[in-house]
Amino acid sequence: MPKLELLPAVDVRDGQAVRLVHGESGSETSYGDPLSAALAWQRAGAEWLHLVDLDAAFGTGDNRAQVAEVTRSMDIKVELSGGIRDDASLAAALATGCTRVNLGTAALETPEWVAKVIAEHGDRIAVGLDVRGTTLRGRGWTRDGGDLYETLARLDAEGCARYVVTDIAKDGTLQGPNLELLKNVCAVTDRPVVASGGVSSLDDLRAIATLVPEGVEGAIVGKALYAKAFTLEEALEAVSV
Ligand SMILES: O=C(O)c1ccccc1NCC(=O)[C@H](O)[C@H](O)COP(=O)(O)O
Repeated sequence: MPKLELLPAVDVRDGQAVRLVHGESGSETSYGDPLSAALAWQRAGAEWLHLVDLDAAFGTGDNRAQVAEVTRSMDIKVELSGGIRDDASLAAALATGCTRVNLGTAALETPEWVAKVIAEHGDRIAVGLDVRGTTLRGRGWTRDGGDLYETLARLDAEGCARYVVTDIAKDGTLQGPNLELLKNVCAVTDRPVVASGGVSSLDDLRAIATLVPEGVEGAIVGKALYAKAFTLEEALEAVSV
């Protein structure tokens, strides 16, 4: 059985690495230079980086040049997220050399475009399913975007390769992941799922790792690493068996 992949997160707002609570604009704590943070995770043994342009996600500007520089500076795989909603933003994101992009709002608001780019780019496109209960949220998590399971069925039929599943109520709270949500999503799709939001401890990561046979491929870890709840080396060790 493959081991759980870990994706340390670097969320960029106004040029700084930050973490939000519940993804809410204005709730950020700053953790300094994004490139330094990303390089630190790489040095610690990360195989993936989850890199988010929060300003692009919220429509408060963007950090595209900086995010592209971070991506180009990495020797590891990068999953790029935040504000990728049209041909121009997708082309710019893919041109950074990232391994894949994560589409959020676009999957809810412009489904025809998402179906087209899934067909064109296959595995380089993941879709972020950001949920409260079973309702999806779009636009930097501020708008309702329909039913999780209906959208999942549609994206599956369109050939979506992978889902990044975030329980917004857990995100940035260090309250533990929503394992039920992950199980429920895995039960209705055969596509790999990346878990996001709420990881607080090594036990949380071990609990997510028990879902690998059900289809969970990876886990994004943000706040817990910045708050030094554990080190990335400890996290990689915890999921290595
Ligand atoms: O990923 C996005 O596009 C996004 C958009 C708007 C707000 C937040 C967004 N992502 C947040 C993340 O991906 C977090 O880094 C991740 O969920 C980690 O959460 P945690 O471990 O709870 O800090």
